[in-house]
Amino acid sequence: MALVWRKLLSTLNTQPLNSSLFLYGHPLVRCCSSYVSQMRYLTVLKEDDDACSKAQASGKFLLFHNLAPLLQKEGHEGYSAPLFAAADVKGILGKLGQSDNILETSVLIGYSQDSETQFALDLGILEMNDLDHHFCGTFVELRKAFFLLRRQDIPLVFRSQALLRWHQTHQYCSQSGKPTERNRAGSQRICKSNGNIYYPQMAPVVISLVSDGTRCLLARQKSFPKGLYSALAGFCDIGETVEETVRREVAEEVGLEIESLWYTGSQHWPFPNSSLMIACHASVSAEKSQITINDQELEDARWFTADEIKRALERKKLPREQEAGVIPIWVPPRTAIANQLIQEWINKQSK
Ligand SMILES: NC(=O)C1=CN([C@@H]2O[C@H](COP(=O)(O)OP(=O)(O)OC[C@H]3O[C@@H](n4cnc5c(N)ncnc54)[C@H](OP(=O)(O)O)[C@@H]3O)[C@@H](O)[C@H]2O)C=CC1
Ligand SMILES: [Mg+2]
Repeated sequence: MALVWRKLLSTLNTQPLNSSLFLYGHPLVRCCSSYVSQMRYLTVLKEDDDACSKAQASGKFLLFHNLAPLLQKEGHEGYSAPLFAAADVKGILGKLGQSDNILETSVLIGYSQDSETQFALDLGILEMNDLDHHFCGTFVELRKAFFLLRRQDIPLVFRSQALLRWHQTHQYCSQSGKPTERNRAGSQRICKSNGNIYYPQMAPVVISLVSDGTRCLLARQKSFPKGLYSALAGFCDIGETVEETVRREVAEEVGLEIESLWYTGSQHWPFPNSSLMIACHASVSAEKSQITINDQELEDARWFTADEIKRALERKKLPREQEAGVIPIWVPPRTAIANQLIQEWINKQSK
């Protein structure tokens, strides 16, 4: 396989490459299914700075300002995170008296269905108000953007912000203390003094919805917005398996011993830093379902019936009761994997 890639890269270095389409049309990339071709194309861009540079010249850019994504209003659908053509970004940078070299600081984030190579660019060195005006949008802090954005735009925005932030916070080699240099795609950083290569990192976190057969357990931390309850979550300790983390976190946080668990899905989560949320259902026996809350970590934890959960899922925004002093229970939005777990549990109860 390494030989195949070397051949492909040497072809690239000897032939003019006017656009990323040339590379995408290469027999080694073209011969496969569309998904395989896309993945191979992205791999080449990560390994070859020149190829990536050329793809940047005709790519599409998701914009950030000090890690806040640019949002545009999209009628009734909420807000979108638009991608701008390289030529448009360069034109606006020119109007603002900024060199377009800044495009080189962008990071590779994907390849779209419309055959566009996608990059994320942080324009934090420029005045935000000027950018808002020229790009016809608003830079919004990520936590707020999460509640505003169309569901389909969230994964790319999360991934982009995580990669941009990783570069901002990993500029030095932890062994030599010297500055590291990034490759053009931004998929790694290298310390030239000792050859250490650093790759973007995520912390694995398990999130488990515990059930005793007829009820499910949700909890809240003091820092959560009023009335919000979620599934139990916790960072994996080094050396732990997912199963061990679920078992430990449930024991630590609510004093229960789980009997079984099964994996259901995962999600990249950028708060407070890049995490890989690994979602599981877990069960405890109804006879051993007495909760003892760890009040260092949780403010409350309770068992909820299916009817209570259905009402919480239906609650789109905080209703009037709150004004009357009653705080209604609500759960994370559909864009959070906690919601998927809760929805799956309800679907199972209904069967
Ligand atoms: N997407 C979703 O649906 C949901 C996502 N989440 C996310 O799950 C994550 C974990 O939940 P939480 O209950 O807070 O986790 P934990 O129960 O593990 O408690 C958090 C504490 O763990 C310690 N810790 C250990 N490793 C790390 C690490 N790599 N990064 C940060 N802290 C670490 C810190 O303690 P100390 O500061 O004392 O060192 C921190 O305060 C949160 O980031 C939260 O945003 C939670 C619910 C739903
Ligand atoms: Mg926790």
